[in-house]
Amino acid sequence: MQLDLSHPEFKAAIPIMKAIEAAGYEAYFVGGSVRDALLGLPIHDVDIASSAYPAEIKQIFQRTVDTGIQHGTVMVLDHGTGYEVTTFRTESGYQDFRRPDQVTFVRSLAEDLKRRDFTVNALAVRHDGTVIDLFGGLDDLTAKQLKAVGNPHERFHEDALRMMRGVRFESQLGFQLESATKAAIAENAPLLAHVSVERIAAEFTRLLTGIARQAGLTDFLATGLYRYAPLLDDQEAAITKLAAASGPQWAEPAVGWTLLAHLTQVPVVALMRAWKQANAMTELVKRATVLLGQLPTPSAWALYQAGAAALPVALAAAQALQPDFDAAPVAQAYQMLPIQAKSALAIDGKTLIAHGFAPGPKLGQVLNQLEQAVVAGELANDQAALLKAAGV
Ligand SMILES: Nc1ccn([C@@H]2O[C@H](COP(=O)(O)OP(=O)(O)OP(=O)(O)O)[C@@H](O)[C@H]2O)c(=O)n1
Repeated sequence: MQLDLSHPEFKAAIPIMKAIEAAGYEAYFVGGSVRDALLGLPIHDVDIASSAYPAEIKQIFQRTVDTGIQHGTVMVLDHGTGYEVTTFRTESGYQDFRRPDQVTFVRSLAEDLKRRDFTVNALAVRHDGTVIDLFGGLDDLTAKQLKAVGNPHERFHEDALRMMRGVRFESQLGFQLESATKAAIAENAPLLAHVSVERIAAEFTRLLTGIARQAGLTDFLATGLYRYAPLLDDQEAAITKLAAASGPQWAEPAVGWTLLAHLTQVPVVALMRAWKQANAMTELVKRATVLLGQLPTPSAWALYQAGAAALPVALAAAQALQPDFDAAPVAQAYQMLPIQAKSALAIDGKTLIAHGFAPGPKLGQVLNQLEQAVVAGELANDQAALLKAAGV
């Protein structure tokens, strides 16, 4: 089997691989870019694996950076581009289910590939495009199957995050977990408790935004992984509903978080803190969740509070729950709001003070009332009318 390496990312790295081979070592493209290229998907960074030790890579190339030398990764700089070259390695120990106690560099490609997570991620490609498939990864790509390399229990004990990667790839690629691999996830799900929330959240976010999130979420439930995810341990019913939400795919993670908050009824701030999400994301989800709760006939204030950023998030969430949901009237109601932001209010604190309003906490309250009255259409957004309503 040959892989067409005409993709610019691969093409640019071929001279690096040839230089490594000319020095007497082996070099292969490995990992996600090989998998995605074979599937005809867009690829991002290419990873190179080599039999050369880091010190040997540094002898071959003039310009290198020690980006992860303790794990065997050296970045080779070539015409302003960096290429990560990682020495073939095996790992042992894994007493904490997430990090190897010891990384050992090896000269054998097979030794390196056999410690990778899934067969479709354990393919290697030479610079002439020859695919090396030691574990049936090509057949599994065709069968759209995620099968652990070798003994699945061992793979998940090495790094418990791989179980989340499994359900993430189901969603991202539209693949299915092979039955023994899935059974091993169900058995080892409690190991997820050893993995940091940040790493779990990164996988879960990708699961939520995938083309086949229904399949990913169904197995997130079926394997019991959800029991070890922040604040979701008793949310089987809500996740079942989320898995059944059949609307189109969304690219924006906030849509998934909004649906999760809506269905679980967990307060947004608590949910997002537990998942260690950034404040900006929490704020967006908070606004979208309030609006979603009021659809299809939201108050003008909820629409206004949602703003241009949270409005499409809430609408996409509503469409996921109800594919025939008609977003147009809601979008139109937003466009018809008298103002869409506080900056558009025809009055501000300075103006009120200039007209004799005393500075202090009352000023803020009055401004807020004026803003609400304008949004509700009860007061014209006109400075004279607003000054009058404020009593100055
Ligand atoms: N827990 C992990 C993480 C990674 N890998 C191996 O390292 C490669 C690169 O990992 P990474 O870049 O994290 O993911 P990709 O598989 O490349 O997928 P994506 O780019 O979509 O995240 C994987 O293909 C796999 O061979 C692994 O065995 N176990």
